[in-house]
Amino acid sequence: MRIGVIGAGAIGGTIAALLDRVGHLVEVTARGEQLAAIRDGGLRLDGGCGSHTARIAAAETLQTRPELAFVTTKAQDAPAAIRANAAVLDGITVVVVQNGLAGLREAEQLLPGSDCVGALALYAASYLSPGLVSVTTTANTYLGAGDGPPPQAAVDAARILDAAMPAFAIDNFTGAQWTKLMVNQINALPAITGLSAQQVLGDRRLRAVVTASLQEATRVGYARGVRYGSIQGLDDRILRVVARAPRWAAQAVPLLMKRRMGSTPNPGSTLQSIRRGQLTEIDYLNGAVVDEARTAGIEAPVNAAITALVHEVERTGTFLSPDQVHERMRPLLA
Ligand SMILES: NC(=O)C1=CN([C@@H]2O[C@H](COP(=O)(O)OP(=O)(O)OC[C@H]3O[C@@H](n4cnc5c(N)ncnc54)[C@H](OP(=O)(O)O)[C@@H]3O)[C@@H](O)[C@H]2O)C=CC1
Ligand SMILES: CC(C)(CO)C(=O)C(=O)O
Repeated sequence: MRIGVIGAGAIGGTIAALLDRVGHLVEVTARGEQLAAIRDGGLRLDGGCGSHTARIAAAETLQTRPELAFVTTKAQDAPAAIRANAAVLDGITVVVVQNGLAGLREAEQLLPGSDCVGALALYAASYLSPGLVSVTTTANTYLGAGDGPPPQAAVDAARILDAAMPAFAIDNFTGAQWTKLMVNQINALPAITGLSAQQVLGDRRLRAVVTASLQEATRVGYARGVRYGSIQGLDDRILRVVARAPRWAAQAVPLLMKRRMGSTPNPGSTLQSIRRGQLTEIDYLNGAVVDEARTAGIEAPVNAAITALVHEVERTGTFLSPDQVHERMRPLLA
């Protein structure tokens, strides 16, 4: 099958390499030194899904019309990337693999003639150097759209992806996006401190910050009438307990995430942007929680403070120590 992957970074590079490995004709888009490296030496994948070098076509935009496409840029880049490829995406199934709440909705608006499907990647991948991507934790991908059963396009795309990496079509995708937003409460602290997700979750005081932001975010979801979707051992029932539990008990969820991540350091996708001197997706993660809280007429001070700290590191390029984070966040955690 001809498959296009738009934005061959950590996630797009993983998907493209694994689909190439099972025999699909894959074409990717990339830019700068990543594009040059893929053209020169292929797209190299290592880590948890094994090693593979995919010698695949690469350009700044798709040069041929695929039968199925994945959009795998960061949230802030997706609208421009979709617009640049809109002509070849029209009329096909387009799978938007993106954290946050906005990706699928935006794609649907930009591509009214396509079958847009959302996807949530629970595995972790790192962009190590131009042309080289590594999977640091293996896990499932969940595909769907809306709050009912998955549309046929999601079922079909999941079947194709599942031949290369574990993928499932799920009910209540909208609720699952919210559950993933809770999982992504881990992203900010690595971006603020420069530590891996495992180091953050292993530090008692940083874990308290993650737990507080997670609890606040779950309550925002309930204030917005969300029914959390079931992914990766988290569901509406568990998150309802987390929302109300004392912090010492709610930290069981971040600790579970740490165990699931295994021992290969996972910087998370947000720290990877900081390391490359790029703007992060934080406005679509903790920032989205703040926006949703505002819509519900409540406040989300912990998520607002965390969003501001990530923007501060984006601006200054200087990480904060765990002590500094503790000092800055302490008034909000009391
Ligand atoms: N990494 C992870 O472990 C996980 C990430 N996610 C989510 O997946 C999505 C992708 O993240 P990730 O793979 O980490 O991000 P990356 O930054 O590693 O990859 C995105 C790639 O898209 C490229 N890109 C952006 N705009 C364009 C464009 N217009 N044309 C061509 N290429 C473009 C970027 O190039 P450039 O570098 O030049 O900007 C980059 O190579 C995000 O929403 C993220 O939150 C979800 C689960 C896990
Ligand atoms: C699942 C997780 C936390 C993997 O790192 C992720 O979604 C991210 O890094 O953005």
